[in-house]
Amino acid sequence: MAQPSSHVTAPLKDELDIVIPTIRNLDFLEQWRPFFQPYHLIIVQDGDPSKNILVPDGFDCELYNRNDVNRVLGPKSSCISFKDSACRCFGFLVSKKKYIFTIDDDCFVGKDPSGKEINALAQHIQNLLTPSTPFFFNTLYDPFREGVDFVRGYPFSLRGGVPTAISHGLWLNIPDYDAPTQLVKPLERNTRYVDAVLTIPKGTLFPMCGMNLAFDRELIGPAMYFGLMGDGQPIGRYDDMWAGWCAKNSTAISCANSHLIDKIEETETLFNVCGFQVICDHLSLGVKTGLPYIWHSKASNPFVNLKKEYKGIYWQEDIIPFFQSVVLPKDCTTVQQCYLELSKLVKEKLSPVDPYFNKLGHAMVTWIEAWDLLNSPAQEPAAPVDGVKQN
Ligand SMILES: O=c1ccn([C@@H]2O[C@H](COP(=O)(O)OP(=O)(O)O[C@H]3OC[C@H](O)[C@H](O)[C@H]3O)[C@@H](O)[C@H]2O)c(=O)[nH]1
Ligand SMILES: [Mn+2]
Repeated sequence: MAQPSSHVTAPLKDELDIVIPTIRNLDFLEQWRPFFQPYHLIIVQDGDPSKNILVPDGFDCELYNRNDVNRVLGPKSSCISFKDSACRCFGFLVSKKKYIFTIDDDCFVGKDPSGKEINALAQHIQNLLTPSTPFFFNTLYDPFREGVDFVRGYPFSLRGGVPTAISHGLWLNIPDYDAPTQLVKPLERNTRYVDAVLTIPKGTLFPMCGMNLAFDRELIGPAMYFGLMGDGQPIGRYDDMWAGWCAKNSTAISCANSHLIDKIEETETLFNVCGFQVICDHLSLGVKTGLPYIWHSKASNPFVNLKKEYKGIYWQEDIIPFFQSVVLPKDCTTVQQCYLELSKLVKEKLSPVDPYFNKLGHAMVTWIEAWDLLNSPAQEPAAPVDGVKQN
């Protein structure tokens, strides 16, 4: 039985938005109520805007449907996917908070091996508020966790770590497998709870899943674009992957932290830390994966998924070497600058793979334009008109 909300703390209550992409009623929120009720929800309704999405009473939320997306962004709405969970990034765009937690509507509260309900949001917040260690691997995992520390031999000059930009949670029950794996292992369920949080090392890419994900919007938000997927596009289910490859390569420290850039460069020289000199390592921040777990309740149709994924499965044999080869100019000192540079390289280097990447490169620019438009100080906060605002 979930703890009564009076017993659940709500860290960062006014600094975090919960973004949910959906095509269905949000009954799943009932189970999350003790953990989510104190927070503001941004619901991105995909598909038919005339469909009425029911949200349980008592949640502070705003709901945007496609009519709202088109109204808020005008022609720039072309960069927001339709009929794909990639639409969730519209919620990242309109949020005014420092942190984002995004979750799918078929993800429920998981239980740890002791049977205790997992407050996934609190764990993500803990992950984001403690440093990452991308430059040197701590073999006892997260050194900033209660009851853990850096092990012998860990350089003291690196023990401050770097700020964490992304917290990537995992899933019990239905794992996030690609369609071929789903097809050959239809009954496989993830029952293994690994009690660990790891920093993904500098220079290493990872397959980011969007169903249980949190990030620091001020540090990395402009890079969390979920691409062009779904209706009218040759690919789907690579939304979060694309964002993860770009974001891991786009975690940049804003000018305000430029002193840290010097330290990192000094550290790199000192330890000859060389990774793929892409945006991430250009001005690294940390990315963590592991706890928290959610309970992923249902597998989507593997045949439908195969149709969405198949081009991505062979394209990525070119995409990954591309990201691993990217080098960025030293004068890229903000995520936006890094991302725009990356968009140029996507058009140049990946459009020979398929013309889609030329379109995607342009959409990346449109996304940054939309980001800067909606996040400029003068801009009034967006508000749903066609969707529903509930208190
Ligand atoms: O057209 C659509 C379809 C779904 N959604 C919403 O997106 C969330 C994920 O949908 P679902 O759980 O049915 O798909 P999965 O295969 O489990 O999702 C994984 O793969 C796709 C994405 O990368 C996702 O992040 C992964 O978890 C859910 O909230 C649906 O309501 C939509 O908005 N539009
Ligand atoms: Mn799902």
